[in-house]
Amino acid sequence: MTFPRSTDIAAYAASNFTVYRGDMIHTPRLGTLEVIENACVGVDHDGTIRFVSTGENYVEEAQKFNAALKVDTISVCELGAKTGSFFFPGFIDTHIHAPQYPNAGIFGESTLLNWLTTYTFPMESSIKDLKLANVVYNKVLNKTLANGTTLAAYYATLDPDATNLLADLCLQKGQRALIGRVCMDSNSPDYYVETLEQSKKSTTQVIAHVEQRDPLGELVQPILTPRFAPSCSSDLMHWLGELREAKDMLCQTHISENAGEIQWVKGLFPESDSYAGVYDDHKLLSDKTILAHAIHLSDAEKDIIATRGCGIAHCPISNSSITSGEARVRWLLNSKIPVGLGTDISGGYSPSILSTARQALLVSRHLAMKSLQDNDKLTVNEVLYLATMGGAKVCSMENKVGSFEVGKKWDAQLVDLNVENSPVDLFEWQVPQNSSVVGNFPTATKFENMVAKWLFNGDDRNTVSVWVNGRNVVNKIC
Ligand SMILES: Nc1nc2[nH]cnc2c(=O)[nH]1
Ligand SMILES: [Zn+2]
Repeated sequence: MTFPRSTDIAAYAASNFTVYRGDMIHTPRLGTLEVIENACVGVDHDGTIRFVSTGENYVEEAQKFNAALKVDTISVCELGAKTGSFFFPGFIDTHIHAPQYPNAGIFGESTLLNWLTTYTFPMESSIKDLKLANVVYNKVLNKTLANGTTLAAYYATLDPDATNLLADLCLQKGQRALIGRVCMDSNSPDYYVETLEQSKKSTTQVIAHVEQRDPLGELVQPILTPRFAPSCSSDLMHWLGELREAKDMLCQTHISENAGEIQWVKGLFPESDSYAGVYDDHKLLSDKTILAHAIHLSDAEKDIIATRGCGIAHCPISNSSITSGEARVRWLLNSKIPVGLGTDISGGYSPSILSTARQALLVSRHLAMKSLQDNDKLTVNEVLYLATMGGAKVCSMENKVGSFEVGKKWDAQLVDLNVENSPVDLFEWQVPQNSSVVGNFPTATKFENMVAKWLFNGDDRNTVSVWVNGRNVVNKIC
């Protein structure tokens, strides 16, 4: 197996057409695990999927798309007879704080508000040192890519230069990303706060930098990032709301994570009806807004969020770690609110969306044990949907990534459960690709079982190769 491997986008674009051959597994709809056995997926020079077929005649298929393509310019990435291997869409992390990565696992007994002042603000403020920013951001990008994260919605820090560096590193390493410079001009420590004027200036500076580096937003895009209502003045949120509306920009913030936080917001913004109302009153809610946590929402808040079309970043590891609560994912989904998964490093300790999906499933079962509603339980297929297509919707990229469909980008991971030192033991009768083995499960069930084993026991060792926009960005095979 050989993969085109290059370190810059321009060089990759010079290569021709690639056909990926093997079993493709994805979750195009909530609850549906679709398996395309022995598929051929044709990906053109700019990373766009041009065909998904099950036939042998991939040369003809490729030439339908471009008659001038010569057979010897088509590279083929073939899994062949390899068992326990399959292509899966890249994971989408809808909420991650890149500068908090050194603190992953360090939260002690804290809950949100004292966690922020004890661990988080000191760590984030130290990232204005660009040397440190470079070390930390390199590590977090390498780690998330190695775990199969092909798109991440990042919170950076207040510092515009360090935030620009994060954007540059994403471009260099090839991770698709939303880059958020954190805005906070109120109720923050003296060593980590900005004035309204500084906030406007730095926000403008980062947007200009990101748009200059990637004018079409092919890989990186800026995202407005008021940290959360308590750390933003009404003037700042009004300015951001106007900018969001004028430029139709993406926006991300936190909502309704912790009881103390909710009380604080009530006291700070008595003229608004609710926490969601504060954001709505400042024009921050739209179908391009990502709200993290959304644990303790009222019915009325949920309805505003649904009406505005916002997406929710569900962060089960963080919510368990800093004991924030259990988000009612089924309740949100029932109102047609898009839901994706977030690691929320370092409220959450794990950079892996596979682990986050596993914990989303377990948290939903805890909820079901309390509510006595079996329907609150999320299935394996559902949490994998949240990890891919759900996340794509939350990031407003459902037409670009999240599943294997013609016209979307090849953002994918190659999973191998039989890799050396695999944390997953796939027994002979469990291999879906073996036709003549003992055990009487139908093939479709075998694929589902194999994917369940990956969800519960797999880790980054099983993600052996990763592509973003058709470019091979991680390759652990050779
Ligand atoms: N989990 C989490 N919640 C927040 N609320 C405000 N800032 C943060 C943060 O950095 N992490
Ligand atoms: Zn967060």
